[in-house]
Amino acid sequence: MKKYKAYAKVNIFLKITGRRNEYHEIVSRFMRVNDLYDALSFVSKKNVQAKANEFKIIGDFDCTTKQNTIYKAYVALKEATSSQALEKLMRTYAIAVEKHIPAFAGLGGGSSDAATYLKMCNEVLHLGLSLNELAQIGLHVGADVPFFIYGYESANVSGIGEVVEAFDEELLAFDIYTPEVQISTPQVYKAYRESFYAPIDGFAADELKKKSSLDILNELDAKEANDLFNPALQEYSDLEQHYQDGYYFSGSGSSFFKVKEEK
Ligand SMILES: C[C@](O)(CO)[C@H](O)COP(=O)(O)OP(=O)(O)OC[C@H]1O[C@@H](n2ccc(N)nc2=O)[C@H](O)[C@@H]1O
Ligand SMILES: Nc1ncnc2c1ncn2[C@@H]1O[C@H](COP(=O)(O)OP(=O)(O)OP(=O)(O)O)[C@@H](O)[C@H]1O
Repeated sequence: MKKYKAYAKVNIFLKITGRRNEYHEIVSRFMRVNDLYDALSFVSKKNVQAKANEFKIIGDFDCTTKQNTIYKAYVALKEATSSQALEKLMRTYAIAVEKHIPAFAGLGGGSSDAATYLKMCNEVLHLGLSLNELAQIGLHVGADVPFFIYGYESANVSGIGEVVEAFDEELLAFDIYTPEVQISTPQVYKAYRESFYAPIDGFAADELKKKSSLDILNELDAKEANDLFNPALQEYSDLEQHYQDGYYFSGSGSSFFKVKEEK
């Protein structure tokens, strides 16, 4: 069976521009991590231990099936399309995931799996959904899902994650370090809102959106580049000891990254 790659991402910069209900509006440069991905495939239930009526995910997860973003993507797609073929597909096949992207890492692993699953279903069932439609469905699963639906190597992402604009630049290679600190994204956003709330204006956001990722990383330090770094340090005191000079913080953490040095 064909294997589909679900890539990780890093946030080169992430600035808050305002609030929207329980969410925060952001402006962020997302870049794909080309050498870090999960691999997803459909596997016939004849070859695995699974009940006919069970939604089966095979892989190394520390959450229940109902909590898995892949299952959430299935539910969202079923609601959006009422596709009988989708239900039939998941009665016949399990979804196998070779998991390489660490969880609680700020690398978008769960969101990328969900996006890839939506695209796989669209392809094998010939649902004919556009990327915009898939992104809208995916946004219900997670704010990072639309970026992975579009599949750009680099993009400016805004709104709460639903506005994705390709950014034309060279894809960078990264050294990534993921400390074993289990960070909760809602907790970090809450700490930002309560203790660090200082949204940037539209002019500053536009300036950042124009700059290449290399220029951003040369000009800003880790705290300037990511508004969630200070709140994450406040909430998770263990994080400080893992921070090394020259590294940047991805998303709500816990991963740090820097551009790979050429050998
Ligand atoms: C930190 C980032 O990963 C950066 O790429 C994203 O902004 C978060 O994306 P995500 O993990 O897919 O987030 P979701 O699962 O949609 O949201 C989890 C929780 O994070 C908070 N949240 C998330 C995204 C956002 N723009 N503002 C928020 O305040 C909300 O409390 C939300 O309930
Ligand atoms: N498909 C999935 N892959 C990994 N974790 C998942 C998945 N679905 C649900 N989870 C659960 O979601 C939580 C964090 O998952 P995820 O891998 O998306 O990390 P993250 O660091 O929150 O990503 P982000 O960059 O979006 O902040 C964990 O509790 C994990 O068990």
